[in-house]
Amino acid sequence: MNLPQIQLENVTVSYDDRDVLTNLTLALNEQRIGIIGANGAGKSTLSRLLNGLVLPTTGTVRVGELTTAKHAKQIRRDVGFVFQNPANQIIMPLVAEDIAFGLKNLGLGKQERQFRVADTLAQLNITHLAERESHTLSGGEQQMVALAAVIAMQPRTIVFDEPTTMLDLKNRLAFQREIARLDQRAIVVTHDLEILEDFDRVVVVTDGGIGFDGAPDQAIAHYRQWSHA
Ligand SMILES: Nc1ncnc2c1ncn2[C@@H]1O[C@H](COP(=O)(O)OP(=O)(O)OP(=O)(O)O)[C@@H](O)[C@H]1O
Repeated sequence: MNLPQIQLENVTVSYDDRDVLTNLTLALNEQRIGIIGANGAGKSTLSRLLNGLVLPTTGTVRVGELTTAKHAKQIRRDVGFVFQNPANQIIMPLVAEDIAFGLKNLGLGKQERQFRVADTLAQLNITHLAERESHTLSGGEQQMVALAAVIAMQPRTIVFDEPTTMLDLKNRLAFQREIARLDQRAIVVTHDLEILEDFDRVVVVTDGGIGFDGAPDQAIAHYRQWSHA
């Protein structure tokens, strides 16, 4: 799969005149990228910049040739986002309908929608949830369904904001396996450091900047040291 570069150029994000991210320049090319750091450091904000959910106060975010400031709608089709709270993402009463909903918005026909829904549920081992009412699902089941809804859309990059917080060990391992198997790029914001072991790169966000950027073991060691200081 040809993966577009995601490039942040001199990006600052301010809320109420307070800089949450300051002058970040970052090129994301790898297939498995982790983002870690302390509470409030700016990880979610960074992840939301990548598909235009948050726009830079100053600076530019590019996905391939497109910028989030000008082409957010187009970019969102190519950079999917799995929210920390899956309830925010699940819209339709039945699970299969919910996954099909985004596909309808992509303009896919009924047969292709049905095929993709069944295929994605099977891929994630959650076929048994297809006819369940979304609001009756457990937190972890919702997290898996939210993941399925994004995977079914086949974006080339998927951004995950703390995807394993509600998962039991079995689903956490299933999630980890799924990430390892994805052809897509996965960018994962997490406090669950173990899931990053086989990643290509881990970025440590510290006080609105990049504290460390490199191999997972080194990044995690840096973050542990920083946390003890
Ligand atoms: N919409 C907003 N308006 C005002 N302040 C915000 C907004 N979104 C985030 N912030 C603030 O920006 C800072 C960074 O928040 P962010 O959610 O990016 O941190 P985080 O690293 O993901 O934290 P956590 O690990 O706790 O989820 C925090 O101080 C937060 O309160």
